[in-house]
Amino acid sequence: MKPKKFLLSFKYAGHGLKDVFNQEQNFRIHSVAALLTISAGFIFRITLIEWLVIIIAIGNVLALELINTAVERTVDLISPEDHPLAKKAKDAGAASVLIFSCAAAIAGAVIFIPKVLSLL
Ligand SMILES: Nc1ncnc2c1ncn2[C@@H]1O[C@H](COP(=O)(O)OP(=O)(O)OP(=O)(O)O)[C@@H](O)[C@H]1O
Repeated sequence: MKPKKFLLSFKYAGHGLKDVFNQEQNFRIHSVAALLTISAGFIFRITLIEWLVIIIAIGNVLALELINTAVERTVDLISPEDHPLAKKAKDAGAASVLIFSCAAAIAGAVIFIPKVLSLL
C-alpha cells in the first residue's frame, strides 16, 4: 500500500468516528461509560491485567457500535422500505452490541464491585 493511501485510511476512519459520534446517541452513551470506567480505573488503581480487560472490553463495545451503525446504514440504503430481512439484519447487529455490552458490564462489575465494597 502506498504511504499516502495508508495515511488517507486514517483520515477516513476519523471521519467515520466523528460522524457516528455526532449521529448515534448509543455511541455517545458508550463513550461516556468508557470515560467513566477509565476514570474509575485510575481512582481504584486497578492492576495491569484489569486494565487489559477494561481496554479490550471498551474497544470491542465501541467497535461493535461502529459496525452496527454501518449495518444499519447499509440496510437503510438497500432497503428503505420495510422488509423482514432488513429487520433481521438490523436486529442481529443490535444484538451483537447488546451481547458484548453485557459481557463488558459483567467484567467491569467483577473488577470494580469488590473495590467499592472494600471502601465500605
Ligand atoms: N427497513 C426495515 N425493514 C423492517 N424493519 C426495520 C427496517 N428498519 C428498521 N427496522 C426495525 O424497526 C425497529 C426499530 O428500528 P429503528 O429504525 O428505530 O432503529 P434502527 O434503524 O435499527 O436504528 P437507528 O434508530 O439508530 O437508525 C427495529 O426492530 C428494526 O430492526
